[in-house]
Amino acid sequence: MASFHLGSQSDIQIIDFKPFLDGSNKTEVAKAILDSFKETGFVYLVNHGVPQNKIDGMFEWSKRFFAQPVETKKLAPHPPIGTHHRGYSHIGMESVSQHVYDPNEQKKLRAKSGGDMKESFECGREDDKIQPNIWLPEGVLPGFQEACLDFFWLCREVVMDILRALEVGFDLTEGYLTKFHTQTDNQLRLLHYPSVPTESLEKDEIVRISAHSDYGSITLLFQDDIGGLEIEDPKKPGSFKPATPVPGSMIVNAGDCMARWSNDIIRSTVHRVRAPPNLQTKDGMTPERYSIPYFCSSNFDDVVDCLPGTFSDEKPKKYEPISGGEYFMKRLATAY
Ligand SMILES: O=C(O)CCC(=O)C(=O)O
Ligand SMILES: [Fe+2]
Repeated sequence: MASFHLGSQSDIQIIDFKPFLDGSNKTEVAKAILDSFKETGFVYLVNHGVPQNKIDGMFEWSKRFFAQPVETKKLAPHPPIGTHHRGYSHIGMESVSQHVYDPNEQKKLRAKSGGDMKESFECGREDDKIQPNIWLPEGVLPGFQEACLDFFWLCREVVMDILRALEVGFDLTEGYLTKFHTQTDNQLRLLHYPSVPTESLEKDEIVRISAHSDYGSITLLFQDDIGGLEIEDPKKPGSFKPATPVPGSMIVNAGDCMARWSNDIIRSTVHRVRAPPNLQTKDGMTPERYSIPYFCSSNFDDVVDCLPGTFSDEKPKKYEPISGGEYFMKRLATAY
């Protein structure tokens, strides 16, 4: 096994990103990341470039934010529509689904589950005119906004490095992918899943986040050590495998736009959060869980077509070119 290849977890490869970042072995690391994306749509990266103290700090801020009374959190209210995806969403407000666009069907799904058993806070770049940030009023939880923005831009560096790795993996010219991501139409999300009875999670009476694929280019995911994230087994559609937390790592997964541009060479794999496996508790409760996803999207205005090398006469393009914004907004609109 190559020294940067640290093992695997449910067929998701665990890769040391350092040899790519320091230039000592760019090609092989890039190919290994691409291979994991092709096989499972997911990869674990260690030495990814986000310092551990910054990750710990962001989780601390997230805990501090969600520990506020709900009236305080609602001072930064997520608008009632999904397409302005910023601010605080209370428990049950969002109901993530997979390609359900009919409003009646959406209503039925929501009535069944009561919405996702999670609360969240979303933010993006400060100068976004389409989805302006929604912060707590000044003086409430001072430092929170700065911490979110600091982490937002740190994650931005990492997604650009991963896009550079995919350029190498696909033998594209340098800058081919990053040039579609210059506007930073990205989103940082803080998630808190409260403690719930394990039996209700197992019976699907309570849903933490239901099965969905992500919409954009790539997602980074930082999770605590509780577990429960599951990904659909590409070899057995409909059955799921745990994406167990790996200490010191972050999870990276490809979104629908990346799958489209790669003509489905890369998978955008359906995932969900359920009861963690083998959890033993005396009180029958699944502990609360915190996670921090970072969604990277292509420039909302730029139209992206299938990447060179991913199509041929024998394997024609499966998708029309689409702008990141068009696809993203269509999916976002269904969640609220
Ligand atoms: O909380 C997690 O581990 C996953 C969250 C997720 O999939 C999402 O927000 O899109
Ligand atoms: Fe997701």
